[in-house]
Amino acid sequence: MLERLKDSLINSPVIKRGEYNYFIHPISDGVPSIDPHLVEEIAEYILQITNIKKIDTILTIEAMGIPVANALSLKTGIPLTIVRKRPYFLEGEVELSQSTGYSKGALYINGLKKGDRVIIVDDVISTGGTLLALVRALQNMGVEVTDVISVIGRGDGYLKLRELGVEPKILVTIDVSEKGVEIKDAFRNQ
Ligand SMILES: O=P(O)(O)OC[C@H]1O[C@H](OP(=O)(O)OP(=O)(O)O)[C@H](O)[C@@H]1O
Ligand code: HPA
Repeated sequence: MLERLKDSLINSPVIKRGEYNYFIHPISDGVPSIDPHLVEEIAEYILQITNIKKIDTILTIEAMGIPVANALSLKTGIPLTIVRKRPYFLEGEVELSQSTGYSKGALYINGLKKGDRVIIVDDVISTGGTLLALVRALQNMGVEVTDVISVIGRGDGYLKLRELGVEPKILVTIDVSEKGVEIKDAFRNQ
């Protein structure tokens, strides 16, 4: 299962972003290029582990959640909503702060309202800062998050989401060091 994903992760280069060991991979960076068969493998797998019935939209975060979330949208006919990194100043726009292991910035939610049911799909969960802030903002808006799915997980930042009652589904867990990427395990939290 997920052989393409695991094989491709093992060969990922690692660079320093400050103190942070940052792996570079097609799914998390679009670099060097994204193999559609890899996206297909991931999207098929996600459809096996989540219930997409009665979902209003698939929610993802600019930029690198988009390829997998868009594949799911095309496969299911469920719309895609993208949390953006710039504001549109529309009525109802919700701003939140994003913090990762190497960056800080703002995210902007548009197009959602109280009572909407969403699944969140992102490429990586690491410190958990991004998804924690997003799920908290959505809960405050009255949006129901039925599943949180990350293709790749590193570290134990995913545990932070438990304080919001959320157990993220992570397809492949890795360790990243200066030496490279190591696969820890495939899919947890089913
Ligand atoms: O768990 P965390 O430590 O918060 O890290 C995870 C986030 O980091 C990346 O986003 P980034 O802001 O780098 O944007 P990108 O998708 O444009 O690469 C990734 O897409 C996640 O959203
Ligand atoms: O090491 C990383 N690589 C790519 N995307 C990421 N998002 C969080 N950490 C990483």
